[in-house]
Amino acid sequence: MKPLLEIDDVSVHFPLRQGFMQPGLTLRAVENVTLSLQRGKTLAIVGESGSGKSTLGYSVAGLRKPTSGAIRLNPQRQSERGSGGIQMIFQDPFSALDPRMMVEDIVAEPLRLGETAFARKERRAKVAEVLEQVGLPADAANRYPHQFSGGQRQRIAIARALIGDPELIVCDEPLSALDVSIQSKILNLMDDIREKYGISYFFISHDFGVVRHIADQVAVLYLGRIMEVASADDIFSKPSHPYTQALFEAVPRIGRGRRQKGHALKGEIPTPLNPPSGCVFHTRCPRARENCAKVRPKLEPAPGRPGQLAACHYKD
Ligand SMILES: Nc1ncnc2c1ncn2[C@@H]1O[C@H](COP(=O)(O)OP(=O)(O)OP(=O)(O)O)[C@@H](O)[C@H]1O
Repeated sequence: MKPLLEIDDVSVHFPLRQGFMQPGLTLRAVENVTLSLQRGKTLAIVGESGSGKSTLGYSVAGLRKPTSGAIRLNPQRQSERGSGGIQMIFQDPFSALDPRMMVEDIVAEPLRLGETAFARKERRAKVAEVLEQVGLPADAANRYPHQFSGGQRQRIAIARALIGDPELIVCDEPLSALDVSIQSKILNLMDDIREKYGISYFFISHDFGVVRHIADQVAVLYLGRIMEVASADDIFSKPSHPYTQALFEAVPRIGRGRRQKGHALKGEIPTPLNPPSGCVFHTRCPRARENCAKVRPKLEPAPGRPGQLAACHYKD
């Protein structure tokens, strides 16, 4: 069956201007990314800050045109209720909701109904329906964002995403601005929604606990490139790429207390303005040998693991 989403060799570059008469620079935020996502599944994107996760998410959501490559959505249902397609949820539910708009107007925004009396009635009914789906009272519609907590605001953002009957929701760190006590509630809500409405998630997160819980597939980005992509089970139990291994080692296990500064990943991430030659990870890689600086490794199956792809000359 055709995947719901196909990301085909996508690159996103930002041209940066320098001073007068100086050559322009190109920031390579996303480089040659190819991924696909099956209907009803969750693909998580992980990687350090600056690895290009959000930029890729914006492109998937149609908010940033790729410099090259293609993003295809193969929708199945013909939505009779809204725009269908793709919606996006952002990290910070405080800045994502316009403080001057009433919740009803915020949530109904993707609908683009007319201004007839019938449309207004229909709009009110749809808003009440999605507010109920996310566990908010119907009278929330007549209030303003500042009257809600962070968790409730994220529910409002989810309601807005749901109202257009999307097949895919791009979620950019949807839990990380919330109190830990609220995170699991929102995560459970997102689980329920996926199950009930057959929605797929393109889920950006740096929290491996969350990723383990929600993801079917995981893609690891570093300097805009895919280092490894595999099922969540495989990638957590036997990561193949040295970057994936280092990334996971840098995270405290349950019971080891709060995040310790990662020991496994030494040094700073190189600048995407001038990424290293060959394998972009070679400057920090414990396994790097001479050819790693020269030859860019292809994303290929790890030995004996057909479904697990890693871009490394010396993958496990
Ligand atoms: N509009 C922009 N103009 C120029 N550079 C940008 C722009 N947006 C992002 N970048 C750069 O692209 C690279 C990738 O950024 P991006 O925000 O996608 O990474 P990320 O993995 O989502 O990081 P974080 O986890 O911190 O959100 C970074 O080097 C960033 O500075």
